[in-house]
Amino acid sequence: MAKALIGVIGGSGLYDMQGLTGARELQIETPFGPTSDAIVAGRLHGIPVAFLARHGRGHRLIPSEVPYRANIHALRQLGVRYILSLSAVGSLREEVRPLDMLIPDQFIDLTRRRESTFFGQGAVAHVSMADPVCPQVADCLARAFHATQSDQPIRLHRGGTYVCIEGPQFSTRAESHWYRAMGASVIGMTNMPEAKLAREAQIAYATLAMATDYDCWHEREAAVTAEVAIANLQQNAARAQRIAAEAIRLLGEDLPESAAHSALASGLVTPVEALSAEAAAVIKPLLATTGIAEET
Ligand SMILES: CSC[C@H]1O[C@H](OP(=O)(O)O)[C@H](O)[C@@H]1O
Ligand SMILES: Nc1ncnc2[nH]cnc12
Repeated sequence: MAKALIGVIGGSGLYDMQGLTGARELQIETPFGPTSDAIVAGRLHGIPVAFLARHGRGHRLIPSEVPYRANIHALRQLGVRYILSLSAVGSLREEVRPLDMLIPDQFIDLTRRRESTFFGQGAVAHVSMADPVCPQVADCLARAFHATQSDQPIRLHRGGTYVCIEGPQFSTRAESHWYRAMGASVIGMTNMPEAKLAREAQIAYATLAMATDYDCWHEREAAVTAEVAIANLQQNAARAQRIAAEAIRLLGEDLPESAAHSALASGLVTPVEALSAEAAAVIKPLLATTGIAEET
């Protein structure tokens, strides 16, 4: 029996998951060392859920230090098939106002110093990243957004491109204009390689991005500061918790099949029998093929 079906990765300002029953902290060993923090596993609406604070509780890890491989491997070891990623972002579009939410459907990876694959060392796979976001999980997030109430008129934008920079510094104005010219809608520092690794782990992934600022391209708005980003995020934190909880309920009800769940069926090039013992220890947990319904 899986210990968790849905993983929630909480970003800046989101360091716990409210409403988890029977919650316990798990330290999962991975070939990549420890996760960002203990994983908190429990049930929400009766569905087994694993929560992980991306930057650790107390926000101790800069985006480049987040152990993305350990985090995704540990969630997969627990049986996770869907990940809800909650993230603060800067807006690169006038119409995406601070406090609005957006569910990206594309990513541009501009990170430079992060391990971004489980493969290598005798194991070769090339998974498709053409559609990096699971549409079914994104739909559950959108339905959950509309099912939850807010005191303030927060708008949801469906689709858009999240450009991921290395950070931890915010962008220069020239860079911010360049990302806009690329067609990106929002900017953040964490969703890559997280989304790539989730795909390699055959986990369906989608992000609820919460706009906290206009980065630094906007002529009439002050350039982003961490203080402003966190303050704006905190205004949205309670709503984000409610949206995540409702999305979990919907995912648990629907258990949607996702293309991500069979990413390695076409992506794995090296035959499993040819994997070294070391590579097999990394890869075999990602290949587990038990049906989702059986796992819950
Ligand atoms: C404190 S604002 C910058 C910080 O917030 C975002 O992180 P996350 O996606 O974990 O919410 C952004 O990527 C930066 O890491
Ligand atoms: N402007 C910005 N750039 C990068 N990451 C962010 N997270 C929140 N706002 C951001």
